[in-house]
Amino acid sequence: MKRFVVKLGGSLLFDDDGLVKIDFVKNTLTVLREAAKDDTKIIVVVGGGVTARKYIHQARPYVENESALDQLGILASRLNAALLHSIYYKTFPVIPSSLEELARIVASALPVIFMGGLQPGQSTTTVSALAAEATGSQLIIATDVEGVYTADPKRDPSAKLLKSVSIDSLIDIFSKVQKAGEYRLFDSLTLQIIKRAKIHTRVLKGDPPENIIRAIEGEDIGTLIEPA
Ligand SMILES: Nc1ncnc2c1ncn2[C@@H]1O[C@H](COP(=O)(O)OP(=O)(O)O)[C@@H](O)[C@H]1O
Ligand SMILES: O=c1ccn([C@@H]2O[C@H](COP(=O)(O)OP(=O)(O)O)[C@@H](O)[C@H]2O)c(=O)[nH]1
Repeated sequence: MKRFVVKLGGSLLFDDDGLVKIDFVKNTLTVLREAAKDDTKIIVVVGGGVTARKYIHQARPYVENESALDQLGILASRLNAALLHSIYYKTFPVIPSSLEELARIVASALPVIFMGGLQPGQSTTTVSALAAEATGSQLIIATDVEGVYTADPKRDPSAKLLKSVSIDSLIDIFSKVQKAGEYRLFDSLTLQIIKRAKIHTRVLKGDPPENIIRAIEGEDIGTLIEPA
C-alpha cells in the first residue's frame, strides 16, 4: 500500500471573487480518483484559502486572541475539505479533526480521505506534514507557484526556482513567527516535522492537477525537499 498526503493550498481553490473554482475542484478530484487506484491511498489536506483569510481579517479588530482567530481558519479549511469530500463521494462528509480520527479513517476502505486544520498555532501545511508522519506517507505540497524559490517569486522577480533544497536551509528561511491567516508556504513546525520524520516531500504547482499524479508516479517535478 503506497500512501501520499497531498496538501491542496487554499490559493488553488478560490477565484479573485472568493468563489470556489468548481471546475478546478472537479478536475482535481478526477485526478485523485485516478491516482488512488490499486494499492494507493491518498490523504488530501485542504487549506483555508480566501474564506479563512476573510473571516480572520474581519474578526481581528474584535478578537484579540490569535488562537480564536486560528480556530476560524481551521473551521474554514474543514468546510473546504467537506465540500471536496461531498463532491467526490456524493455522501455525508467525514472530516477528521485529529490524527487519531485520521488513523481510524485510514484503516477504512476509503481510497481518498479529506481533512482540514487540526489545532491553533500552525498551518494546514503543518497538518499535512503531521499526517504524513503519522501514516508513513510521502508528502506533496500543491500550491500556486512551481515550487520553492530562492525568494518569494511574487515579490522578487529575480527569484530562481530550486529543483531541490535541503530541509536545513528551508528552516533558516522560514523560521520567523507567523500570525493567524499568514503561514506563507511553510510554517516552522512543518519543517521540523519533515526533518525529524525524514518525510519525502515535493512542492509543486497544483494547477494543472495532473502535476499531482506526475509526482505520485515519481516524476522529478517542482522542488524536492531533501531531509538532511
Ligand atoms: N521561497 C518561496 N518560494 C515559493 N513561494 C514562496 C516563497 N516565499 C513565499 N512564497 C509565497 O508562498 C505562497 C504560497 O503559500 P500560501 O499563499 O500559503 O499558499 P497555499 O494557499 O498554497 O498554502 C506563494 O504564492 C508565494 O507567493
Ligand atoms: O491546523 C491548523 C490549520 C490551519 N489553521 C489556521 O487556519 C488558517 C488557514 O489555513 P492555511 O493558512 O494553512 O490555508 P492556506 O494557506 O492553504 O489557504 C491558517 O492561517 C491558521 O490561522 C490553524 O490554526 N491550525
